[in-house]
Amino acid sequence: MEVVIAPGPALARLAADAIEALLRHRPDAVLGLATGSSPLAVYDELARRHAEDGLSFADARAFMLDEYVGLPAGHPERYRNVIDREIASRVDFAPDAVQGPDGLAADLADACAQYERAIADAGGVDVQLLGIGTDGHVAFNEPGSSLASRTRIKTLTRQTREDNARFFDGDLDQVPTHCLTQGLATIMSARHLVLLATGRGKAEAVHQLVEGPVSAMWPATILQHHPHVTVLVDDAAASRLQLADYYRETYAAKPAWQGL
Ligand SMILES: N[C@@H]1[C@@H](O)[C@H](O)[C@@H](COP(=O)(O)O)O[C@@H]1O
Repeated sequence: MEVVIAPGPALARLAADAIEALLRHRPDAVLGLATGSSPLAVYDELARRHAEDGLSFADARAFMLDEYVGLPAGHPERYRNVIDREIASRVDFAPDAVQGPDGLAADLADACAQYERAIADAGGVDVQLLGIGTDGHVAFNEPGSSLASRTRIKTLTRQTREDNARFFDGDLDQVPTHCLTQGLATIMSARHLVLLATGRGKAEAVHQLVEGPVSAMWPATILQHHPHVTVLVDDAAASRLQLADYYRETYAAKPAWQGL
């Protein structure tokens, strides 16, 4: 696990660099897209590179991490619409190249199984962007999630619903109670995981993710078992890391050719 501590704008550029390097090398790569506020600056940077530097997504495909259950098709906070608004509509993905779990399916369990098959049929995800919840969730794998889980229905914790109420006029009652989410094993199947976290509110979750014992109580800790994880954090999110100086020195001494 590589930990990079840098200011927010630099973190977004590094994540965009990883995606750009992949797409320049292999234009038909499979991307993993995350929602939440953490990846927004990455999407802005990718949209800029598309507009100004000719970075193309025309042959790429992408899979979303998760989706609320039951939000109407036109709801602005439905993750499908968030991803369309923040990235898909701003670059040149082919129609239907971006897929997400169907939170409006009549048979939700079947929709989850179909989603797993779609990811596998695409050959798996090459680079997966991730955020982290204050309680250590990734995608919507809340504390207690099976570390071997696949895409399934989950109940959101009150903490997550409170955290996300800011997207629903601050009204907890408007935040859905259920979601479909890639499981932890699904996420672990991606070949490179790039997790972004900023702000003091994420400091404990980041400490657990990087330095805590692997436990379903902090679901993100499963990433310690992945061979290629990049954790991009600002000073505030890094403020509880015991080995922060070591991570800083390691990154400062890293040869440019090594990449992320
Ligand atoms: N399902 C998403 C997660 O994928 C995201 O990581 C988390 C943190 O969001 P933010 O980046 O806004 O802090 O929020 C939601 O719960």
